[in-house]
Amino acid sequence: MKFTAPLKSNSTKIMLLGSGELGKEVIIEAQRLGIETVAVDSYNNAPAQLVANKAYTINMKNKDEVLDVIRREKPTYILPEVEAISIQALFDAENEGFHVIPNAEAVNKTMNRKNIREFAAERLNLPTSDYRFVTTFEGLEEAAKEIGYPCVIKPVMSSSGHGQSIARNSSNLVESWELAKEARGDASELIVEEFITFDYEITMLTARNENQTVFCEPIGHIQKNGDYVFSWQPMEMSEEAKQKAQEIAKTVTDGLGGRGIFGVELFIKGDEVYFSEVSPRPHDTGMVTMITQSQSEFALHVRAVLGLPLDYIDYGCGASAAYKAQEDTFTPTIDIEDSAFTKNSFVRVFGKPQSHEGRRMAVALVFDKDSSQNALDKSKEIISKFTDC
Ligand SMILES: Nc1ncnc2c1ncn2[C@@H]1O[C@H](COP(=O)(O)OP(=O)(O)OP(=O)(O)O)[C@@H](O)[C@H]1O
Ligand SMILES: NCC(=O)N[C@@H]1O[C@H](COP(=O)([O-])[O-])[C@@H](O)[C@H]1O
Ligand SMILES: [Mg+2]
Repeated sequence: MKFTAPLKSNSTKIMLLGSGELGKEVIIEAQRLGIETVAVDSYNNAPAQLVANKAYTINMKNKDEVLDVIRREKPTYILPEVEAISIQALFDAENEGFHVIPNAEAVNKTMNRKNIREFAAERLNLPTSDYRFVTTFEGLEEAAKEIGYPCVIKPVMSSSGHGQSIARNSSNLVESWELAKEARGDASELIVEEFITFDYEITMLTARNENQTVFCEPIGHIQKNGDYVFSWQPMEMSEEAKQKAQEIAKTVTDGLGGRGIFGVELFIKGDEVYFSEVSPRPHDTGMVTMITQSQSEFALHVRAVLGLPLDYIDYGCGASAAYKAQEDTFTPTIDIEDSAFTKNSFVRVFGKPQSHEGRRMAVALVFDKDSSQNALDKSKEIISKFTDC
């Protein structure tokens, strides 16, 4: 196959639906190939909008607004970047001949925990935690009793831990029920999951197109309140666990189909591997690949979308540490010591126009040829010196 640089043919256009920090890097990678880019989100000056050729701010959950912008721009590829998008708009766009990445049904399955859990556990027979779905408080009480404590309670549509909680006994359920309403997407139904006492958890980044599936080295990560704070690559795992992790990732990404990179989230206990969930797009924990791989997860995503070869090299070990804002402000700025910038480390500041406490604003990335642990320690040290100003 031949790749015609789009600036010559002026024919390839990528539209992002969701324009956060992950989308920003996707746009930069697309721009590097001369591809025209359009960034859509629900607020102005979202990170990817700052670097795209064009930006639109719309209500992303409104089917007509999403379809309007698609019909007006006629993108070659539509790349969903967040969960909270009108899924009907994606199905309609696909029916009109637009190419949704990886495909509208895969987005539909993965944006909703009920769809993806039933697909993975009941259709693909992948090992998962035990689970129930509930729509009422009485249902929650019943399900928690059946699953046992502690259990994890999450809205069926949400991300970055919004609306998620762990109930340690029945007296926590009222609080969990109230907290679930803080979901980004849809809290009309909740999943109650068995709490897996895993040894560690990983993201298995899996890039695929019609010709090839490629796995990145496993990424270990730490989450706080359901949101990622540190990640490192590679995560040391037994050969058996790694093999199982790749098999699960292959099964679920083949099952979803289409082109692009997927972040397959897995819990590991001994040599047992449990499927947790999957993002049909770059993963926040995968930001570490900006420093560990010749082609980051964002570059691989763009390559996969374009049907280009997915080969890359690993440079060595690395780690990422997320910086979260400490206060709410419309003029966020961060003080970063110049010691953060070394031959083995750098920082990405997302440029979000507004901060609120706990919002991810920047990431520190560290390379260490031989040790993920050293890279992790260094990345923690770097962000410990960041301050809001
Ligand atoms: N059943 C479980 N047992 C133990 N820990 C869990 C369970 N479910 C979730 N967690 C913990 O909470 C984290 C976030 O959960 P999950 O990935 O389902 O939420 P999310 O809102 O989709 O997050 P993100 O959008 O960042 O991927 C997991 O990475 C894991 O650390
Ligand atoms: N875990 C999913 C994830 O990391 N998504 C990333 O965060 C952005 C939203 O950030 P915000 O909440 O600060 O607007 C999304 O647009 C995406 O880039
Ligand atoms: Mg997750």
